[in-house]
Amino acid sequence: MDQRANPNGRPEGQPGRQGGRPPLALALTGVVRRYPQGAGTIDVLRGADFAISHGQSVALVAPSGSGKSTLLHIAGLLEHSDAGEVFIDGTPTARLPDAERTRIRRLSIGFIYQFHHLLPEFTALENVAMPQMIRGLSRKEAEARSKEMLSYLGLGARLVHRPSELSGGEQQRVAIARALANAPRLLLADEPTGNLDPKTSDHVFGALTELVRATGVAALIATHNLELASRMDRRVTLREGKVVELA
Ligand SMILES: Nc1ncnc2c1ncn2[C@@H]1O[C@H](COP(=O)(O)OP(=O)(O)OP(=O)(O)O)[C@@H](O)[C@H]1O
Repeated sequence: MDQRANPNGRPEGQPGRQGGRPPLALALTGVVRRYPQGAGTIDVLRGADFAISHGQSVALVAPSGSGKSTLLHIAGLLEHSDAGEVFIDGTPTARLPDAERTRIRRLSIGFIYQFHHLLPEFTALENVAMPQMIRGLSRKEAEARSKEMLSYLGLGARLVHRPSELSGGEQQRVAIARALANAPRLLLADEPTGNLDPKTSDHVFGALTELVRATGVAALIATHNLELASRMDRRVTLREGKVVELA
């Protein structure tokens, strides 16, 4: 069964749903985002339509300043759009109260940033366990799962190291484990290997794609690296504020 949504058009029927099939992991319809610029405004997103099915990985490859981070922040419910709708797992989110948007974000979405954003005073294990404990798991359960995930990523011998005691690539692998620790339905990554040297970047991206495949999480990953992008199921770019499918 081809689970791919019509990538450039709006999903048919109720947006975010595909007929009788399960809801899309992410669907954006007619998203507009406007920022103040000088005396006027700039429309970074101008009616962007975009969807990702469950289990699908998509690379976002677009020039600097074209709106990649803006798109990721809106898809991740970190920012509001000025118009349009964002469906997470079929649920329209634009008009939900902030507390409900936060709940959906915590339950369903994992983030990886260019700079890992780990908490410096906590160990690798604690950084990965914490979001799970916030979600209600006991420390014991959370640490057992975190240990498993970190070991899978080759960090079994680095569990009690703090971020400052880890290499850049190791820190980013901890960030990957943290983003996936709560088994999100959707993974959003903003240049996840952007600050790493080519060899480390290749290694970390390999670990990330392997985990994306193993967990079946839907993923949208912004990257400048075309070779890395070629490993994803689909590639999209931003053109004049709209999402356009690449070959
Ligand atoms: N909070 C803001 N206020 C005003 N302008 C903003 C704001 N956030 C982003 N912009 C502008 O929107 C445009 C898109 O920014 P965005 O960060 O989404 O681009 P990007 O494609 O992620 O770029 P890069 O690859 O350099 O990180 C830029 O022109 C930026 O200056």
